[in-house]
Amino acid sequence: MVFKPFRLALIQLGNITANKTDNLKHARDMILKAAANSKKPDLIVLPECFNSPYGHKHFPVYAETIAESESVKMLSAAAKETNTWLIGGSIPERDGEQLYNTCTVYSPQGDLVATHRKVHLFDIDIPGKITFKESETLSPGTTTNYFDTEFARIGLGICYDIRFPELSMISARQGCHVLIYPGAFNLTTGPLHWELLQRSRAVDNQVFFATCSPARDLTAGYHAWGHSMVVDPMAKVLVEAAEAEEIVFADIDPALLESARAGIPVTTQRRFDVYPDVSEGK
Ligand SMILES: NC(=O)CCC(=O)C(=O)O
Repeated sequence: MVFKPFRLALIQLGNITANKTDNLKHARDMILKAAANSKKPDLIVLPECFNSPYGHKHFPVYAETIAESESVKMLSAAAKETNTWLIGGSIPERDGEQLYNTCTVYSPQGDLVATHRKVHLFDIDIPGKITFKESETLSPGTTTNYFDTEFARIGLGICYDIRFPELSMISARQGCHVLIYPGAFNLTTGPLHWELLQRSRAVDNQVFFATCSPARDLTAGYHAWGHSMVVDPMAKVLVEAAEAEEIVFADIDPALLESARAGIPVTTQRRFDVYPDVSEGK
């Protein structure tokens, strides 16, 4: 499987309002801005729920079917116009009676090449801090997903999916070199777990791990942590955004994955005679 050096751009998008048209226009402007940067990224990433306010009551209002989605049309056109791979964060998706939190991925030709429906819904209740229940309106995805580019195999997840090591492990065993999760942690769990989980998933699997968050907006109903990040296979943070809107770039160097795996060969030392391989049959 091909793994060549490439450059990643994470758009920590701000100004996500109640107006979808404005959100799409702003996201498009930022994609064009990232692509026009002298760093010339090969792959651009948007955050979780980039076209709508984040909250279970908003999902039914903003949900779109993929076939008719104005968000999908915009993302496809932007990928084609910039001739760049694009991970379109996530959008509330409608499929019949069901709603999903769905990530869509586009080739530089503008083709929709992959989707990932958030498998683990964000249902938490930390008294006095945060209660959130995606399952009040969303259904969970039922598949693991990755896509191939000319430079790497890339595994997908969305935010809360990161807390379930099995998903990352399966992607890594399927040969993914880089795992990319659009996400929107919050001000309670973000400081404790956002970086920890990314570095854990990276070092567990000796892969690159990247997340892309919305910018923090304290006037919004949900306060995102920000801190979009790229971590290398030794769990070193290569780049980290602050809280405001920002585009950060990272060079993904396959030599770092190779040296991590050569020096600490856990990928060949697993004991499937003692415990099961979670990727079996996937
Ligand atoms: N959007 C999400 O899934 C948020 C996940 C989160 O904040 C967490 O602590 O987990």
